[in-house]
Amino acid sequence: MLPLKDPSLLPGQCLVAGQWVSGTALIEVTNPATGAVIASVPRLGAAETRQAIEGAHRAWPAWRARTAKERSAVLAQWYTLIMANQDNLALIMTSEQGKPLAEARGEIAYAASFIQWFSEEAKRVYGDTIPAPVASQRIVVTKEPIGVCAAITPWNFPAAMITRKAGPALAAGCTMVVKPASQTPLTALALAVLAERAGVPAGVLSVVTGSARDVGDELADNPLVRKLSFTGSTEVGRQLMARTAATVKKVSMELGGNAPFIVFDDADLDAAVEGAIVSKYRNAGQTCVCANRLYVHSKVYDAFAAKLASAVAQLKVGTGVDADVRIGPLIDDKAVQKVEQHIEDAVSKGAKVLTGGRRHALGQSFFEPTILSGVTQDMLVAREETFGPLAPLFRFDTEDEVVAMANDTEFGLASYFYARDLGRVWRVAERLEYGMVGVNTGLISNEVAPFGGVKQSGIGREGSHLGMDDYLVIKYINMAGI
Ligand SMILES: NC(=O)C1=CN([C@@H]2O[C@H](COP(=O)(O)OP(=O)(O)OC[C@H]3O[C@@H](n4cnc5c(N)ncnc54)[C@H](OP(=O)(O)O)[C@@H]3O)[C@@H](O)[C@H]2O)C=CC1
Ligand SMILES: O=C(O)[C@H](O)CS(=O)(=O)O
Repeated sequence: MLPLKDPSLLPGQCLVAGQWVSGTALIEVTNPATGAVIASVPRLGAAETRQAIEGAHRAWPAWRARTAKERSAVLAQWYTLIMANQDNLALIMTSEQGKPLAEARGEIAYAASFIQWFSEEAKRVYGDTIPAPVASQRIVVTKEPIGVCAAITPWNFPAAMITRKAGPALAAGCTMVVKPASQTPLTALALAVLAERAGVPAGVLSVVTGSARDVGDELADNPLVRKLSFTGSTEVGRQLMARTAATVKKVSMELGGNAPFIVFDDADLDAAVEGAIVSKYRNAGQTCVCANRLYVHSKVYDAFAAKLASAVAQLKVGTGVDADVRIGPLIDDKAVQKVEQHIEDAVSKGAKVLTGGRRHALGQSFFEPTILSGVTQDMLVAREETFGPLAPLFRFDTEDEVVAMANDTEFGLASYFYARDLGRVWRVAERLEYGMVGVNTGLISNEVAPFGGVKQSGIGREGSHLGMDDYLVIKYINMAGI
């Protein structure tokens, strides 16, 4: 058992239609830093998922009938409780996901910020009045909650990926059933404990742990579910889009990325190195908006590579609860194998290891933060998302050349570049085919801006005032005979 101040944050049960339920079968949760089993959660299936969906359907009328101000107050209380339990929640997260405690604390605050933001947005769902073409008519347009929603979330941000969905859903007057990743269910269940304490009514929010197929298929198939929001790999996103088509569900897809990080010859190199460290090595590189390809102008390539290698050498690798650790373990050995595959492929085609390049002496799924030089577009690392602490450096000479290379991917989530010429900043920001562009920064994630991708990185936007739209439907009312 984890040394929590509040052990009740580890219920060991799922919240299904307002009831805490156990399971005969269990999913063991392991600490990726040690391999030790730290807890277990129910392995629920289609039947319990159906109960959660039906409970959400029953709870919807009363929840949508609450005033926006009342829903806002409940979310505000949930935010307060999440922040009051930040340390406990961070320890739970680091124990099941591996990220350094400082990053986990940061994610809890980031996750809470979505609840706070949407407690405010709840009160700003506005409609329209439209001048009618007929004198005896009046036209009104309202926005209404879409209904029962499903969320399927990944292991890399076990808190924020849930609140980025549950926040707008509940604010809009919807109800939600969440299926968290099987590797990181504890954070999700702790958030459910706090939601119940905050006054989220029975059935409005359920968290169901279990196999992706059993739980996920029911969420995708059940006609009572009107909206499905998914964050995870593009491959699974495709499957879910196809499967939800049968019941014409509204979908939001936050999928994979392949972010370019471009350093022009007029860049502030120290700032670019700082941005590369943040963008590449946050969460040990297991972030969909991580820099996946670093393009460096030939004139500054050697200087940037040397500065980056020096900074990377300072990054302490270790268990997330240890002081000053910057790089924790990867989520599992499969993740390590993908990093190794990308390195082996690149080196076999001529790339060189500047630093790192192999499993860390700590064992388990720890990996040395790595930089490759001499990387080219024909290497796997240019086309696939590494999802690990690997920074591949590519050379370029012209703006047109690097924009073409940066856009040469089916992904379009995040992109970054460092430059100071104003004309270049505008030209490149406009030409990059991505949902998000960081200019002279490696960290663009916050609750106020629309997060999301284009091309095969996804559909829809999370966060910002636009984040409510994915949980609303538009109704047009024509009142005649006036
Ligand atoms: N765009 C974005 O914001 C983000 C994108 N990602 C992307 O996700 C990937 C890494 O995360 P990862 O968790 O491995 O992604 P996965 O797509 O494997 O899993 C994500 C979630 O989907 C569930 N799932 C898996 N298969 C199915 C299925 N057939 N039907 C229903 N649910 C399913 C998983 O359940 P279970 O755990 O039980 O297998 C998990 O809860 C990377 O590609 C990363 O880029 C990740 C985070 C954010
Ligand atoms: O899961 C992810 O990669 C997150 O979307 C990254 S972020 O929102 O923390 O940038």
